[in-house]
Amino acid sequence: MIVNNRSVMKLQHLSVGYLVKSHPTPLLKDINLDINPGEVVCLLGQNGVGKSTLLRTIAGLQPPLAGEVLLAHRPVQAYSIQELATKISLVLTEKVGGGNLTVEELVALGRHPYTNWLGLLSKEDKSAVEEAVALTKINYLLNKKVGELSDGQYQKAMIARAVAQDGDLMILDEPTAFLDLNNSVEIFMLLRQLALEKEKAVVVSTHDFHLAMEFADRLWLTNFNSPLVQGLPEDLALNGLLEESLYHEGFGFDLLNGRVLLPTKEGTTFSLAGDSPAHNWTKRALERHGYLPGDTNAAIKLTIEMEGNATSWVATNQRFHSLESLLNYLAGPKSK
Ligand SMILES: Nc1ncnc2c1ncn2[C@@H]1O[C@H](COP(=O)(O)OP(=O)(O)OP(=O)(O)O)[C@@H](O)[C@H]1O
Repeated sequence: MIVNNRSVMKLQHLSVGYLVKSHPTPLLKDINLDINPGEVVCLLGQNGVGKSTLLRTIAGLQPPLAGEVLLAHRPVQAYSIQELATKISLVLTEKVGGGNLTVEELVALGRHPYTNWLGLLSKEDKSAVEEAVALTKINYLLNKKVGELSDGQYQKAMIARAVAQDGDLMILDEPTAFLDLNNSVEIFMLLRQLALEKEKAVVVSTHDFHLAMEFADRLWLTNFNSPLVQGLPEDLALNGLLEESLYHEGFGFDLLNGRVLLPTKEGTTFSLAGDSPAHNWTKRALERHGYLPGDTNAAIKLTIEMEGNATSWVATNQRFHSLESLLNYLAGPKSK
């Protein structure tokens, strides 16, 4: 057996869930794993599978139904709130109060576990706040009231507070739920930076499969009535567990190209000649309209041509200058 002495946290035979009418009702059962410094873990799974419940349990906010959450060899429940706050930085989805605080004051709250009884910030505290603000790029928000922030801005301010808190373990529940693509990528880049440069262990739940594949060192895959599966994203792709966990009734998933695969059906076939960057876009548009890729005997024979930046499609001796005009032609005159 390999003993992992590096881990920040150990989950041992952990079951998480709720007492429903006094009966333990587990959502995820018998989880055994280590959370390592310097790693970003992405927790994936369908709505309601128990991701938030798992994160809340490992953060010590609710008791395990069975098994143990060990933080530096001690059950997380044995820590005082103050002590825990210096070790675990938590960003949850729900809005907590503090609408009248400025963003700067909110971020400074991250230093609360370290300040004296007067709550005064030391030089070190102030520089931790400044660093958190710089890393999350929210300088322009500092004087705004928390209650006046957009959902995305609020999310970034809460992440800044967690960065200022400086726990060894950062737990974030869907931190990019309200963020646009730019901000989502920035947050994931920041999480990687915190893991790599500051040796933080980062556990983040997300529904963004592509960002998880891009940024996670490790995935935790959850499914209803199944054991949690964990591993490197590439290992899970190669051993088929990723595809298995992503399978949904009625459609599949093309992992390499990151596309949803609709069920195949009978339909008119097409072939594509001409090697151009437009090849994939053409295939997508045709498939979405119910045409199927075929061989050289296909009913519709298309050639893609490029002149400079201009793409055109040739079918049955007619030339089309957009996919829209090609698809309209293939559809034929619409009956009313
Ligand atoms: N306090 C509670 N008591 C009983 N059941 C609860 C409680 N809180 C949540 N649940 C139930 O536990 C299940 C899992 O909820 P959880 O929020 O952990 O899921 P999730 O995987 O994070 O979902 P999502 O992706 O939608 O955020 C849900 O069916 C939910 O209704």
